[in-house]
Amino acid sequence: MVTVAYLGPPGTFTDAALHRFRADARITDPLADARAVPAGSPDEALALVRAGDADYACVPFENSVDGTVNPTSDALAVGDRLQIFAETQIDVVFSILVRPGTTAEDVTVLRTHPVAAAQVRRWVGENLPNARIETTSSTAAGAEEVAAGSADATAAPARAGEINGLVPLAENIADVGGARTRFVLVGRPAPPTPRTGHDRTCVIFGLPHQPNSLVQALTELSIRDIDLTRIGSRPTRVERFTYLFHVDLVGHIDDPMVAEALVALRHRTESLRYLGSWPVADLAEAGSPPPDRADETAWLEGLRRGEGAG
Ligand SMILES: O=C(O)C(=O)Cc1ccccc1
Repeated sequence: MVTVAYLGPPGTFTDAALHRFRADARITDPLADARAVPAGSPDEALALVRAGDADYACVPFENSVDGTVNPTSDALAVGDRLQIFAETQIDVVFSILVRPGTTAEDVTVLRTHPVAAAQVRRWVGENLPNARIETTSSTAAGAEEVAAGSADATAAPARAGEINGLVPLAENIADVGGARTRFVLVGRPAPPTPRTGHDRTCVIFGLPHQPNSLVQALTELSIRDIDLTRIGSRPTRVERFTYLFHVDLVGHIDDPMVAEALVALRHRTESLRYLGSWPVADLAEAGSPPPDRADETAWLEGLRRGEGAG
């Protein structure tokens, strides 16, 4: 049976994302009846996959308000290479959940996930006069802590309240409306999901400490008209003040221009980690696909066969 580790416990946004993956017909693996194993962090979920104790991990990847989910990116950057096979998106709105009978004035500790904390801070400041925000491993962990009495409130999906016997003090809370989080399904290296024409590819690379090295690396993408959708740098944590660059680009390793760019990047970088190619969740964000240059490929093949005039 397929096992999927996810940032738990039940009721997290990641749990909701896993339900989406289960229902997604594009995901070929039989996720529908997979066993779900809650983990305490993205790192722990990915470690279960590396150790062979889970086949996949479902983890948050990027938030439209708060940006890259660093604990996930950092865990993907080191250790045995893993690969992203799919993504899904969840609208992020929060319920403020309390034990029955708790009033806004009673809330002195609101405990939730750091990404959630960043998205309700203003609302909490304006509506819970005595509250201090503390962070914990997930929104649903916050809900469990409220149920156990070690915190007074959490900002979490409504379902975390249903699971833990809590009631909403407020619903549909978000400092910035329309926030979404992208979640990814990660497994051990395997052939990527077939090219759909609306794909993303993710790489992480380290650069030699030389003038121009970042520009030269990115030029390999720009000269091939490859569209970037996310770029960031994170400390290597090996050598002080050295960085790894995380790049998402539009296209699939089976797009000739992307394949060529990956080979060129390999020469420009000190380390290059391929994290997979997978279909985008939302076609509205598909970006500009790389040129297919089918004519050039046909021209070259013609020359190799001894054909062609020009
Ligand atoms: O804690 C959760 O529920 C998560 O899945 C992480 C998270 C928290 C806030 C927004 C998106 C993801």
